[in-house]
Amino acid sequence: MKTVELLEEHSVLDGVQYKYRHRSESLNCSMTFSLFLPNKEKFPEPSLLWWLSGLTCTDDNFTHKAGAQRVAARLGIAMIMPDTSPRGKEIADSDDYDLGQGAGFYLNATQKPWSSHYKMYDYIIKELTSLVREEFHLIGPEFISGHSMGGHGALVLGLRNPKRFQSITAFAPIVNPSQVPWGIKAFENYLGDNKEDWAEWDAVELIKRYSDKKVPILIDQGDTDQFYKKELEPDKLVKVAKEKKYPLTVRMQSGYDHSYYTIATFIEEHLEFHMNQLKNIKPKE
Ligand SMILES: N[C@@H](CCC(=O)N[C@@H](CSC=O)C(=O)NCC(=O)O)C(=O)O
Repeated sequence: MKTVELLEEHSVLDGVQYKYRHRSESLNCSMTFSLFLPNKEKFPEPSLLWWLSGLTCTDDNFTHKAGAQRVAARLGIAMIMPDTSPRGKEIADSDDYDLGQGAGFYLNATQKPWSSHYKMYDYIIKELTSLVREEFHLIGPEFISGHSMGGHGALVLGLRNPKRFQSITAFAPIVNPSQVPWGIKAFENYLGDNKEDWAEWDAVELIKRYSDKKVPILIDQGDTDQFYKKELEPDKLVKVAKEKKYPLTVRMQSGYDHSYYTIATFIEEHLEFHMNQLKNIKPKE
């Protein structure tokens, strides 16, 4: 039995862009997600990119604005774009753009009123993963990328699941949410006061205590990004990565801001970076 409802289907380049709705058990609400599939005959077992968007976004922002389908169609990459939080009138929210709906921070909330729905980590890592494997037979190598709050999500989900994701890339990620206004506000609300709990969802802290397989990371950060100094500061990640000899490349991009224009400019290089990692995978004996 199909567990997803098709909302949109568009031929684009050499593939198809879909939008679906389904009932999420982990979030306890109805959710939408978008999925791009490259040409099935040319790429019967495509790789899969997980794209995590930022504050205020839905699954549509990247789908409509990044222009990634052209590259994904060429390289044979399927792309899944989840929404950024649970949604609905009955679900806890705030009037602020950086808390509540549209601002799920890719974690599992433990504090009321958020804890009954805000389980974005479980939703993506368990529920949506099973769904794309079972409904769409997407069982190829996986990569993870994201922007801003979604860049934080890509780093945290990738670092917590290094056997699953071959590589991680991010645009202007929040690398140290425990120390910046967006992250402190989210973590106080979703996780409570215990800073040890915060560290589990913070890329700088995860790399400080890292002892697992080192999955390569690429970050692009625009130097005219309005959030660069106050919320992002990738140098903090560079420092801990050096100490731990973690393979991290941060590229400062002169004249680029926080918008999807920056993502559209460099997304091709991110997808190529991911595909290049597959060359390093040893075939099974
Ligand atoms: N106050 C602004 C902030 C919203 C914003 O800039 N959102 C970014 C992500 S920021 C970090 O997660 C975004 O991707 N916006 C959507 C887009 O399509 O550009 C506001 O409310 O606009």
